[in-house]
Amino acid sequence: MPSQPKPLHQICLIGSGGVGTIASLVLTKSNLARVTVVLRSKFAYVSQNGWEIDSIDHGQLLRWKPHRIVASALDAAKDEEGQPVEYDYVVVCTKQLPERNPVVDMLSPVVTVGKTAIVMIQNGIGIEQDVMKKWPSNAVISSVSHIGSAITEPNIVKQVGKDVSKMGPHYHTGLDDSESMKRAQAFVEMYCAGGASVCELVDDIQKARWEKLLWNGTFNTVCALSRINVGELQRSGGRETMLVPMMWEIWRIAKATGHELPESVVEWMAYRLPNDCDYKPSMLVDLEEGRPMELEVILGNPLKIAKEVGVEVPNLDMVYRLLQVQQWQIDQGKKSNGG
Ligand SMILES: NC(=O)C1=CN([C@@H]2O[C@H](COP(=O)(O)OP(=O)(O)OC[C@H]3O[C@@H](n4cnc5c(N)ncnc54)[C@H](OP(=O)(O)O)[C@@H]3O)[C@@H](O)[C@H]2O)C=CC1
Ligand SMILES: CC(C)(CO)C(=O)C(=O)O
Repeated sequence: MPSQPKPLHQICLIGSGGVGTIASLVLTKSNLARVTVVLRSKFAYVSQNGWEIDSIDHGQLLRWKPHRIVASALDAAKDEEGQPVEYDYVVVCTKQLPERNPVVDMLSPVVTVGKTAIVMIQNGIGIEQDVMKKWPSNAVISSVSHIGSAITEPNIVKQVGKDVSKMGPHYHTGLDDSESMKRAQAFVEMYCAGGASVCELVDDIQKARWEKLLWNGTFNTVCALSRINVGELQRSGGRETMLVPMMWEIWRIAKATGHELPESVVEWMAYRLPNDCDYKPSMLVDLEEGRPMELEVILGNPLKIAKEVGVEVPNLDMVYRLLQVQQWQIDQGKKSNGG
């Protein structure tokens, strides 16, 4: 008797922006999953027209859609016949804004206790804590992405940087480590099968988070504060006076929490991009567009950890406070415009 094909993994993805739309494409292309995507502002347009994707990994796609598009997580919780759906994986790729758009609130309708593994493809430190507290018996998979991808209106996705990521289980006491690893491994296999450039399964994902923070905690924040791009910051001398000292502060917090990064990584992070690089980090773009910045998970949480482990971080602290003021200004502008 021919063997039955394995059932597809049921996946719900929330946060179909630059990162999430490419993730939904990869998971769909794996042929191992049935992918439901929750779209908020773009539901009507993309349901009708699909996405226009220009991707360094996947080429040009016109009118592309995942298996199913829905307008809310509540809609995703039921299938087309109105029957409840239990997802194997819920993938979250929204910006990490715990104080404004908590991940646990947006995921609640689509997480089945003890079954759904929660995959977080987002920047920052400490992002898994709330999810772990809310669903102590569910697997949490944490992903650090180095893709470069963005959406422009109304439905254009431009992926300019290859989809290179590390993923791994975020171990916690509510679930056997071997089960957490098994779920992470199955997800990584699916992600690789879908044509991602590189997706590496790692055991210590927090180390990868700290390593990436060397970039996000410095280039993102100082470019945003100074309102200049990466190349300008490098040519200005600010790399030596601000970025490198801040990188060492992050390096020391990571070390104090048991994640010792090679010392050479600081030099590499600080000097890997050319001096004419006109890239604007996402925090600068968010500031310019008057959107909330991912400040709490990029600097706020690392600063709390620094305090707990007794590491002095005067430069990070000052940059954080200045950015808090910038965020306040954005929020005031929104209030006075009635937003
Ligand atoms: N872009 C990149 O190249 C990289 C980004 N990252 C990180 O990945 C994460 C995602 O970034 P990115 O893709 O750029 O972000 P985007 O702003 O492009 O996309 C976020 C998406 O989330 C959607 N969203 C927010 N809240 C909800 C909700 N409650 N329900 C449904 N959809 C929601 C937004 O939809 P709406 O249109 O409705 O607002 C938006 O489409 C961030 O943590 C970022 O720092 C990491 C590496 C590279
Ligand atoms: C540098 C990049 C695009 C990741 O590769 C990023 O994380 C950011 O700009 O916030």
